[in-house]
Parts: sequence; C-alpha cells; structure tokens
Amino acid sequence: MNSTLTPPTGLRFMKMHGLGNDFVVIDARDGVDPVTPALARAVGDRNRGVGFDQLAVILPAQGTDFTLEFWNSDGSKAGACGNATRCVSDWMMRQLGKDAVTLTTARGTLSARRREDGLVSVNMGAPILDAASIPVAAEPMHLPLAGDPVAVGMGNPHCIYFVEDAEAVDVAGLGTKIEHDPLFPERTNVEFASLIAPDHLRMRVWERGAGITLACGSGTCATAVAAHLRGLTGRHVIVDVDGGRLEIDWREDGVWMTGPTALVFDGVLSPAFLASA
Ligand SMILES: N[C@H](CCC[C@H](N)C(=O)O)C(=O)O
Repeated sequence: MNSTLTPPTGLRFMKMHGLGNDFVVIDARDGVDPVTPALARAVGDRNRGVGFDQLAVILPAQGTDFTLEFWNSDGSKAGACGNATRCVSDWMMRQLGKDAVTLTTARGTLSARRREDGLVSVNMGAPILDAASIPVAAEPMHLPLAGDPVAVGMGNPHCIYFVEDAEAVDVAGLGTKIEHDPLFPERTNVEFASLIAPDHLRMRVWERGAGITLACGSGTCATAVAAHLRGLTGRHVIVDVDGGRLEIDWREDGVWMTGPTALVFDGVLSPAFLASA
C-alpha cells in the first residue's frame, strides 16, 4: 500500500539546531545535490514546508571529511554558518567514530572537534578585515553610518553595532534597513552587542536572508573580533545570544566557537511536496 506519509522516493532530511538557530540538513554525499533556490524557499516555509533558518547540504568529500554548503530561508546562499557547521560536524563525528573532523566550505577548510564537556567547537578561520573581501564599500573599522558600526567578514559579511543596551534595540527595524544598505554589495548580517564585562557580551542578531534568529555563530565570532579590535574585550569572550550562550576564543590559528548542538528529528520530504517546490 502506498502512503503519502512514508513515500518510497522522498528526500530524507534531518532537523537540527544550535541554540535555537535551526537547520534542515540534507546528506547528499551519495547522489546529486538536490537543492535549488526554489526548493530551499519551499522547505524553509514554516507553514507549508519544514522551516529553518539555514539549510545545510552535506556533499562528497574534497580532501577533507566532508563538504558543506549553506542556504538561507529566502533561497540565497551563505558562505558560512557557524552553528550548522557545529551541528553537522557533531553528527559526522558520530558517523565516522572520530572526535575531530575537517570540512570544506565556500570559505575554505574548517575544523571541528568535540570538547571533553560534550560541547562542539569549530575553528571558523581568521577574520576577514579588508573591505574588498568582506565585502563593504568603506573602511571596515569605522563605517560611515550612524552608530559607528564595524564590518567583519567570517566567510560572510557582518555589520556590528556596539550599543548601551542590546535588549532595547529594534532589531527587525534596523536590521532590515542595514541588511540592504548600499555599502554592502552582497547585503549583510547585522549584530547589536552590549558590553557586560571585558570577557562577556550580550548580542542580538538580524541575519541576511533569514531575519531575526536566536543565535548566529559566525555573527558571534565577528562580534567578538570587532569588540576586541575596538578595545572593549580580550580575545576570549562569552556571548549571550537570545537562544543561549556561545564561547569565542580568537586564537593564532583562527576564531574558535564552542556551544551545544541538537539533533531533533529526521524525516522524508514527500514526492508531492518535492514536485510542487
Ligand atoms: N546562522 C549562521 C549564519 C548564517 C549566515 C547567513 N544568514 C548569511 O551570511 O547570509 C551561523 O551560525 O553562522
């Protein structure tokens, strides 16, 4: 008997999240990459699809343990996604029976490992601080915008505002405006951070292509880098985001980010859904 609930030829996926920054993950190591912008938007629809902040696609290895690509819920691609990298690396470490993995992403080779306390760390690489590579059309350390924000690249662009009280910021109102500011030719993610102590920040985020999310790993890294460059913090900081707490350590070999991961469920996208997407 044929059932639409367990279609014989659907598309398998996993649902994961890191601090409430949620992902649909498709393992496409065995076949062709099935994702198109239209499919990403359809799966990302929280009413008619599954819903996610980012879609991560695992692709065949290219000299590392695996390759990872990221899509936003608006159907655009992202060069980096720290929390999805941690979540998928956790799953891959279990699959491969390892405590550490390397992966290939649009921004280059990254590495991840499980810490003794069970949290998962990823080395997001060195921050990108030159305007052309971020990309931003101004001097990144002091952008010519009200509020004197900083631009930092982590394989994707970030615009970081240091504010007195991050809780009081209209994240959606300002975020959507800055995301589309002409200074950023590829749009930008937008972070609002306030200083709690020289090793502690509070940060809220508006993500390019996804809107407000409960956490943004690359944004947390970019914010920690900007805070240190502005002389506000040391190189090791705790960052409280809406969904929990991330630990950032800007070391010689790159910006390390550590936090929890969660696999929620797996499922199968039905042939009818795939045909309509
Ligand atoms: N949530 C992700 C970032 C997604 C970035 C994306 N919104 C973009 O650059 O377009 C993270 O944990 O790093």
